Amino acid sequence: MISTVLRRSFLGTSQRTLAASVTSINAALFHHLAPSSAAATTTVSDLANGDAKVKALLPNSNPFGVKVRDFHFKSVPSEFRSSVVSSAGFAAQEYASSYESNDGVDSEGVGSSSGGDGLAISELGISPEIVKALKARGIEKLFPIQKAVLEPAMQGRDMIGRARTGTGKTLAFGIPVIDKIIKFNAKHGRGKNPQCLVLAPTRELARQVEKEFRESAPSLDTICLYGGTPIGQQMRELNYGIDVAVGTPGRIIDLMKRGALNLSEVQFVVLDEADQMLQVGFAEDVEIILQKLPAKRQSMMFSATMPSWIRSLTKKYLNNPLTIDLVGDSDQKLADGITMYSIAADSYGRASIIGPLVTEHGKGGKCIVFTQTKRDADRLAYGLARSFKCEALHGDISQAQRERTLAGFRDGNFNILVATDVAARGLDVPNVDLVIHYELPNNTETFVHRTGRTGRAGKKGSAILIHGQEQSRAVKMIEKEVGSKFNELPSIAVERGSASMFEGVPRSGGSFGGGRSGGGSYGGGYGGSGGRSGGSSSRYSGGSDRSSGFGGFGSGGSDRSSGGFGGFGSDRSSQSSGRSSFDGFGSNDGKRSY
Ligand SMILES: Nc1ncnc2c1ncn2[C@@H]1O[C@H](COP(=O)(O)OP(=O)(O)OP(=O)(O)O)[C@@H](O)[C@H]1O
Repeated sequence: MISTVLRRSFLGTSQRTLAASVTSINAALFHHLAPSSAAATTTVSDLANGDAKVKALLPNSNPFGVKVRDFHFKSVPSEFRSSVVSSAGFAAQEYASSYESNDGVDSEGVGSSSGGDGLAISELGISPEIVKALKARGIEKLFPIQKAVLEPAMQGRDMIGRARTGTGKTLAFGIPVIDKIIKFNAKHGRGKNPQCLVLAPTRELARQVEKEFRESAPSLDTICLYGGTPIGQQMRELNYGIDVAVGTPGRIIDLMKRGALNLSEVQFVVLDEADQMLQVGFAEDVEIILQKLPAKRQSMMFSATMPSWIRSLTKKYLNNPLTIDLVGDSDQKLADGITMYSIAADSYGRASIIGPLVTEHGKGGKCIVFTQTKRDADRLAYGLARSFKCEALHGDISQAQRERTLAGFRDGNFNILVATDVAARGLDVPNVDLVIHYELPNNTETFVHRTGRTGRAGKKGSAILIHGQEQSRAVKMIEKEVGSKFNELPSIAVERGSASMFEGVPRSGGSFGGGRSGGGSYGGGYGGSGGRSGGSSSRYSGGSDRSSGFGGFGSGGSDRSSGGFGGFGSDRSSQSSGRSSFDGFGSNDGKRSY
């Protein structure tokens, strides 16, 4: 039995050091940012609730190698959150627009941690442990979204944060949260139950976010809670004591039901990829989880896309939220540095043009090809593997294999990943030079996220959209909605028999290459009236494009009805929103996946 040394740290109530830290953050922000921030910068001293004697609280090991940690008897009701500062919202909006106009998300400012005019992290009063850990990873200055978020997050504001893909949103919410937890622990000792909960839509993203927290704050205990892995180990780790839990909703609910995960001390909750987390089907699980959290908490939502329907919903989950939007309505929605190409190909030819496209545009680097269905991912990977080092990633693959595949891709063991939208959101794989949309995605948000796997952190990248001749309207619509033009590539001649590269691959449930819904061609793509609001602007309606093809959401081809490419579990397929084809979690994260 692990000896639980119940320790309550009475380190005194001095708030001086944290107050000093906050003051220095304020001073730095005040110095670097708009003068209008003055009102806010003078009002955060009541944040200082903890003692900032930051101690290294590394987990201990007993002689049996079992990780133990001392934790305090019961977390005191923390006053982590400062009272809301009425002027802070205004001030932060000012910051956001000043970044936008002055040093916005240009590749130089974002890509270079040493260049640009980002704030030096070491000057912000952030825990030395974090500064050191980030420095070791080459992160020394804040990116724009991180600058914009830092102060209001330190003030305890609920917020909605939007910035383009690959611009550092994870650390934007991560730095303030881990800084506060480190300082809280230094004052009160360590708790058993998590103080921070981050929800993510895919297992892969959850793992990545948890890693980012772990590597940025080595003294904190973090855990990733996701399905497809033994639950017992996660239960044991939770029992040892945890500071930050990151996970997917299905497994989190499972652990809650088993009494292994106690969320009563959560001070911070973050919905990463918030617009996906709040889609019909996901939102129910999210709500179950949020209901278990203390009412007094800080809630934050982040994504590169925030469709209009999300704004009304967030009122339900957030308290007087501050919106920090570094994208804006009229701007282009993709990260700078991404060049968009389009190319026409019919359903027979498109598999065979992938090779030439990779050779010409991939520059020998990494490439992700996105397919709509798991079956297409398998078939395409099988065919490409004859000429390239290539693997498939989707939700019918075992979790262990998914993790091996992603690790192999990151490590450069192979350079083409053929994936469903399980890989569309959040995944940060360095040096992906090329993204290929094997067919039109269902909506603009998906296009933005898929495309955003390249051109990250200021790097350059290319995205190629393969479309049918009859889909030109949909292509134009994407251009309009993302604010960038496609460069149309000359079509590549393909011999009729070239689809034979897929010989030997089972063809059950529909014809190869997209004729999954009985239409037989890639006509629609942008069709249907999906989305939470029953037809947001990002979905493309009707017209000949749509009627000639598979239509987008909910068209119910055999592949889709058996799982589609993504997330929502089969129990959700009956939903009227039309999102049934866009899967996500599955009711139990372990049962279904992308
Ligand atoms: N201040 C910084 N300096 C240098 N690199 C950074 C900085 N902040 C983040 N990064 C790196 O930038 C990359 C992209 O960050 P991150 O994955 O958080 O982007 P994101 O905005 O969440 O993207 P997405 O919208 O696709 O989820 C990561 O490799 C991260 O480590």
